[in-house]
Amino acid sequence: MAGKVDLKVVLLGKEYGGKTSLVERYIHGKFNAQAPYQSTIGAAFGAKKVTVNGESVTLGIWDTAGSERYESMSRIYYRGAKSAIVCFDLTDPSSFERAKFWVNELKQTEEDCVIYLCGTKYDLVEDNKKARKVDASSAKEYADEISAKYVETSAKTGYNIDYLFMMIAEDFVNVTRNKVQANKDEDSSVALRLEQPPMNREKCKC
Ligand SMILES: Nc1nc2c(ncn2[C@@H]2O[C@H](COP(=O)(O)OP(=O)(O)OP(=O)(O)O)[C@@H](O)[C@H]2O)c(=O)[nH]1
Repeated sequence: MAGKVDLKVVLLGKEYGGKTSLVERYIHGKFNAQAPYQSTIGAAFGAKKVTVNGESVTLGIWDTAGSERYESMSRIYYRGAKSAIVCFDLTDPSSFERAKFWVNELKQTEEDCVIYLCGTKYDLVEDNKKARKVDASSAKEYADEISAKYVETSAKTGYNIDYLFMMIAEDFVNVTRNKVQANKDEDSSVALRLEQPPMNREKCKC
């Protein structure tokens, strides 16, 4: 496992929503349809190193438990997260409502956390329009409302999984770079101000 974590990413969403499978697919490239569903207890941690424009970024990924029994624990895990993947199951409308609950929480407590809204289990709705219980357009509209990016993924096929985490890493690098640039600009403007000769300096009368 990579040593230092640059970017803390947290996954939130209703139980059975596909969070663990999404992380498992991303980190280990696996999906086991035969394995019986096991609800996450507390949270699980995984890390992965990616390269963005030649820069190495280690993602520290916290997969929280969706069960409401662990709700207060999930709050501990999203603290300080720079990015959050708020998941809902495209075949379960109640999971979309639960996603909104987490978005509201994040907006209130983690102002700087960048939110990604993620519709999971895309493979189940791809060839079966009836199975889809949340329209892509409504999800996208909601994402726009909360200034989040929207993506649909499948842990089963791997659809959009790497894309999602790569986008998160790239956004993080770009934001960090912009902040560094803004600080540099601020520093040089201070230096400029200091170098300016004092105005209205009286001429020597000697
Ligand atoms: N077909 C399909 N099934 C999926 C997909 N992702 C998850 N599942 C199934 O959905 C069930 C729940 O998935 P999990 O990944 O355990 O869900 P979770 O959100 O981590 O659940 P909690 O730990 O209770 O919060 C499991 O039976 C998975 O096999 C997917 O992309 N496609």
